[in-house]
Amino acid sequence: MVQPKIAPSMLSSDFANLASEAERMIRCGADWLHMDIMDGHFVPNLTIGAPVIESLRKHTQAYLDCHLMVTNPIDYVEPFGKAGASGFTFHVEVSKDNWQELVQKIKSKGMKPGVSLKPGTPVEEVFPLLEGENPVEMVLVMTVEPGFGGQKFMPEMMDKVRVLRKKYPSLDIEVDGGLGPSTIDLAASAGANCIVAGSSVFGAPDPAHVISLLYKSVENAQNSS
Ligand SMILES: O=C(CO)[C@@H](O)[C@H](O)COP(=O)(O)O
Repeated sequence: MVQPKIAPSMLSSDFANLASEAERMIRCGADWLHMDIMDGHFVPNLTIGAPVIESLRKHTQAYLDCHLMVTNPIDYVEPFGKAGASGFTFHVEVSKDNWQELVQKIKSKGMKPGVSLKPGTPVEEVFPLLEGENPVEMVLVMTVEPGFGGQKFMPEMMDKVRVLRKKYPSLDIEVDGGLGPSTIDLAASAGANCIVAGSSVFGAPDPAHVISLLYKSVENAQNSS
């Protein structure tokens, strides 16, 4: 059985108070903190880079689950490793030629390698990255177009999750975009175990309650499968 992980997306936090927002999420029961790294090129939004991860790392021991929405992920491995990132998830759409080198470099810097795919990318494109000597250790299935928080969950992406769960029973499968109490059961029953949630957690009067609902949904789905 794969461990459920709830990862609030810090994109929805108050960036001016990132350290205290991170601490608040951990106090509310978050397992990981999801960090959205956007370069203004791969996606039409610009967020944070390694210096912010380095600053945050001074204030928390939490697992920093970094999602690199960038055109040249290889350029970010060294700085993110140094900054204290825990997971480094890159996009398959920009890594077809160098994913082996990328995975090796991520691991050598002590980070967990993951691969992500946009809604329009067929799931088969990540299969090669899950085979062989140096596989990725997580697949992040985007359930919205990457770039912005607060978008509507795309239920049709659950086919990708089902295919991955069937083929790789012990793989960490993460979903990201539009997840909250009204959509979690679809993702959990499809087989996702790592759940990223931004606006549904940060916008709730009781974030701890939402985090526990998300966690329980994954647990229940696993117990009944
Ligand atoms: O990567 C992204 C957006 O590109 C996400 O991490 C969102 O930030 C999730 O936010 P919600 O859809 O949960 O509000």
